[in-house]
Amino acid sequence: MNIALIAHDKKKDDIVKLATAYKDVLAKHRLFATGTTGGRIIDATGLDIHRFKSGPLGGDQQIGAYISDNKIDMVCFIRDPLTPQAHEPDISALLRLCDVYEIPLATNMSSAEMLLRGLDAGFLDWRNVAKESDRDELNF
Ligand SMILES: O=C(CO)COP(=O)(O)O
Repeated sequence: MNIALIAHDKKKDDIVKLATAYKDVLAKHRLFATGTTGGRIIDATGLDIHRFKSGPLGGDQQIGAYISDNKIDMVCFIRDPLTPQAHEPDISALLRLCDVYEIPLATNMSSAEMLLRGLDAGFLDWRNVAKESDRDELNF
């Protein structure tokens, strides 16, 4: 599965803790992240992560584009609900695309933990079917 990891600045320590605790689960998948979040997780865990631009510089939009291309299977976006973000429209667009494409989305630590456990238990395997039928339709 392709997993996107994102966290706002005040939640970076949290996502590093999450990635450290679930390193063995995450290591079985292809990982993507916004720039600063990805750097922090790589430094702490050594996981292999494709880093997009930083969120405020377009990283959320890049992940949104991947979602619309059916290239992301799950998003853990640990949001800071108490700090205004300059790029709020980009954040809303990303969350909206998760709903448009039925992509599992966690926006806080406890739901992220549940999604990661579900991922490891195979609850997301239906995404392979979704991707296969998409491939058939597009004649890949
Ligand atoms: O701003 C973000 C998400 O909206 C995260 O971006 P960074 O990981 O680059 O800090």
